[in-house]
Amino acid sequence: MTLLRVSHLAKSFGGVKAVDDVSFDLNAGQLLALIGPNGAGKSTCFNMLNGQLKPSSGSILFDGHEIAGKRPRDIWRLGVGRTFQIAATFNSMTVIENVQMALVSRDRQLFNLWKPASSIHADEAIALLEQVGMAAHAKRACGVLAYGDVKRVELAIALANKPKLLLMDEPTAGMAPKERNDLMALTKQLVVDHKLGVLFTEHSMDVVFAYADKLIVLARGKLIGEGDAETVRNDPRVREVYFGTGKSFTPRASLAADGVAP
Ligand SMILES: Nc1ncnc2c1ncn2[C@@H]1O[C@H](COP(=O)(O)OP(=O)(O)OP(=O)(O)O)[C@@H](O)[C@H]1O
Repeated sequence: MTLLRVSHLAKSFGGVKAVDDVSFDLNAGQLLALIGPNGAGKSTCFNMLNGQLKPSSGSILFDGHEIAGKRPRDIWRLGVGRTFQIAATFNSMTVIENVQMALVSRDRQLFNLWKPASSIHADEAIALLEQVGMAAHAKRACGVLAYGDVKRVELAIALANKPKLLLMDEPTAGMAPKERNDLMALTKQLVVDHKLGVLFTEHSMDVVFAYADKLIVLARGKLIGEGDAETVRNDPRVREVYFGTGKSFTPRASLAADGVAP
């Protein structure tokens, strides 16, 4: 089922066409990678999808709603969640409090006089933490967690709103290879379990080729390649764009063999 249909999307900054007539589809239950060299238009495209930027033209149809130009909060309410490059959790709060706060925000509750704050949505928060393998850490402060675990908590926070589509901006930035693979394996599991659509930007080709169901490739604002890892890897236009950028198109042998880099 098509969850997201982007048609002829464009954004110019003065004379610069940051995104130029880009069209693609994303299905429910699909992990779609948005890649391209520096300045290709990935962030601009991503920010139009989450409402931070207004497109110059084009359409973004999400789950039957036209969301191009809508405000971030309205897009979020329709079921588009996001995670950030830098994890957006509160260090001084515990893991479960961070998730409870997301649940309170979803329900637009400010406070409830008759309930102690610690019990609000506690069961639902634990259930979300179980999904991301963090229930055992519920009472720990986010500030003391390993970075990979913080990113898991961030995923639980994003899931609190029951998104149909999750936008992940360089989810594995700053992570060691093992953490990177664990996070992407978890993301893939969530995609399958919840029939979630995920669109992620990523610089690590290892991650992209190992986990994405489909890739779209931007260069100078234009979509120049689309398809599964094999198709994109062998696309002459894509190879040309990446030639000389130092990015490898062959996953490291150890990664390909067992999904875990040395
Ligand atoms: N706010 C802005 N004002 C002017 N130009 C911009 C703005 N944002 C992006 N651009 C330009 O648009 C083009 C695409 O930038 P964008 O950040 O979307 O690329 P990117 O693929 O995300 O790059 P990177 O991988 O380096 O983050 C670049 O030429 C950039 O300089």
